[in-house]
Amino acid sequence: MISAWSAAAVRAAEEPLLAAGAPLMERASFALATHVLRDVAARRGPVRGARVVVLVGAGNNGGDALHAGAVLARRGLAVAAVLVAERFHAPGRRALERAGGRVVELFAAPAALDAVVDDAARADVVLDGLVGIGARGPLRGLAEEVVRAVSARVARRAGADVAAPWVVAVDVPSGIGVDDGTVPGPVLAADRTVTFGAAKPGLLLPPAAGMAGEVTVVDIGLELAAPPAVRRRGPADVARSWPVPGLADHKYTRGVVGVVAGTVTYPGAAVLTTTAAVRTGAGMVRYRGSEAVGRVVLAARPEVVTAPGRVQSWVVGPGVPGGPEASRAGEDDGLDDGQHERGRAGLAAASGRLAGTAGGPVPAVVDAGGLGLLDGLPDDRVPPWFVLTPHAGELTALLRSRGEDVRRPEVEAEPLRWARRAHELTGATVLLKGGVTVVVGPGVAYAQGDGPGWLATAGAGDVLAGVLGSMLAARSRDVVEEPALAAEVAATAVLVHGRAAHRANPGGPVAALDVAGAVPAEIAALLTGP
Ligand SMILES: NC(=O)C1=CN([C@@H]2O[C@H](COP(=O)(O)OP(=O)(O)OC[C@H]3O[C@@H](n4cnc5c(N)ncnc54)[C@H](OP(=O)(O)O)[C@@H]3O)[C@@H](O)[C@H]2O)[C@@H](O)CC1
Ligand SMILES: Nc1ncnc2c1ncn2[C@@H]1O[C@H](COP(=O)(O)OP(=O)(O)O)[C@@H](O)[C@H]1O
Ligand SMILES: [K+]
Repeated sequence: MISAWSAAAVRAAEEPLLAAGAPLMERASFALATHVLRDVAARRGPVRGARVVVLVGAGNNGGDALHAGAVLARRGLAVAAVLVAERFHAPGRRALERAGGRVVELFAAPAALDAVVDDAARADVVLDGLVGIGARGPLRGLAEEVVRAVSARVARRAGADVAAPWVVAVDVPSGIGVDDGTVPGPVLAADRTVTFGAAKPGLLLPPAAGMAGEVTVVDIGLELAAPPAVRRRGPADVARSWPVPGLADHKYTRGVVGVVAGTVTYPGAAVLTTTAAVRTGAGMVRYRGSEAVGRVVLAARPEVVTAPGRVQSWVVGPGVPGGPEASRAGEDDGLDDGQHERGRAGLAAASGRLAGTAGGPVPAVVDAGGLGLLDGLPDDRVPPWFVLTPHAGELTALLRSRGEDVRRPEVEAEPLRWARRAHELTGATVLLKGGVTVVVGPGVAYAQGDGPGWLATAGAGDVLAGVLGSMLAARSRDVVEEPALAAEVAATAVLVHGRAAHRANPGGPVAALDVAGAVPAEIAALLTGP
């Protein structure tokens, strides 16, 4: 797992160490230089003579970059530091110059910008030390101009298939929202971010996570006591928490998944969701839908049962028409094949409010058309063991149906904020799908970036719903009893789903059903370890 702490939490952890004279900047800059040397050696071979341009801002982030530049210069790399602000880390500058590095005072001669940009675009490495956790708002002044110009040149070189510099961000890509993952202005996209003490939320959260490249956390001895602001589950976490069946297990201890998905118009969703639930290891999958669609499901997956009965998690909504807005407008278009009624019954049972339900409440995945059924429940709020799985468009509709005047681009610009708002408004655990998927539950947030871009294909969300339904059924009681567990399980489901997509066809296009097909082998690989 990667855990990320806010800028304020990191500063608070630094304070006592700095007061005690711990050489934090030396530790940080030496580790930074070591990673740069390793990357240069891997990409270029000899490190001597490699050209490095260091972009230096006014604060300690620039100090880290200057000191790392000094280490690199001593190793024979040709280092030029560009100072964008009149204020700079003076000891760092002295160290760099003593080591034979060159300094360009861009703040004193802004006309040198073109030459600086030329140098940066042709360098082997660009180190971005403009701002770190002290950043406020979008980059401004010369920092903004340099980043805009260098980004444009790097993009042009990459587009023309000319070698582009390897960009290493110091602590964070300068100008991202360190705590919220926003991208409020220009940011130089990094190939690697070397971050100090702990990861920062903006390195995990979309959209800023897309600018960070590979994230390397350097231990500088900080002790972070408070719980992390954002977490990301990793492969090792799966093996630790997966309920592997033993000799005493039977299909009901493994978990029964009830699926209300698909209609005669969209039968594929029923096949994809049930297949994914079967493939993830459900004890049993119970399909609830019209007889016609049930026949299609059975033709694809003879393991599925269509009779009603005991259920340990519900999946409601894939391929069922109607979202939050449609439901509010009373637009049940008559094409739902009775799925709205079955879905409402499933959700009522899951919430524990359906009279005569044996066994009490159970977890539920509420996807697509199921999201519109929430308003039909007797209460405005649902429990945290309900996991809503909207994409940005569906989350926008859900928020609007609950009185938030928000548009999709705003949700995409601040996914954590809006997923958290939906959690506050509904009480549910909210899983906001995207290239990086954000999950918010009571007191916890996860950001998972596990799948390839190829996963953005119709039906992939139905597969995720089936994977998650199966995982929730396996830990049904625990999930109802521990409010934050649904989010952890949901984040793990996203990881399994994303990695299964890589496995389905490494480096190329994937079809949703193939992702479901790759799940068993992916789980086996995760459980047996590297
Ligand atoms: N404490 C330590 O010993 C350790 C600290 N560490 C390192 O220090 C970093 C934090 O350093 P920090 O606190 O000095 O802030 P930092 O991120 O360099 O930037 C602040 C300066 O930038 C400016 N500025 C702000 N916003 C701006 C904008 N939008 N656009 C343009 N300029 C902007 C602003 O200047 P101003 O404009 O106010 O003059 C301000 O002075 C941290 O990320 C890590 O790398 C590690 O070495 C571990 C040990
Ligand atoms: N750019 C991307 N990179 C990786 N995964 C993505 C990307 N865009 C979407 N996804 C994933 O693909 C799936 C799409 O689901 P969804 O939007 O519900 O599609 P559908 O309703 O057609 O099944 C989600 O799991 C989502 O996280
Ligand atoms: K930086």
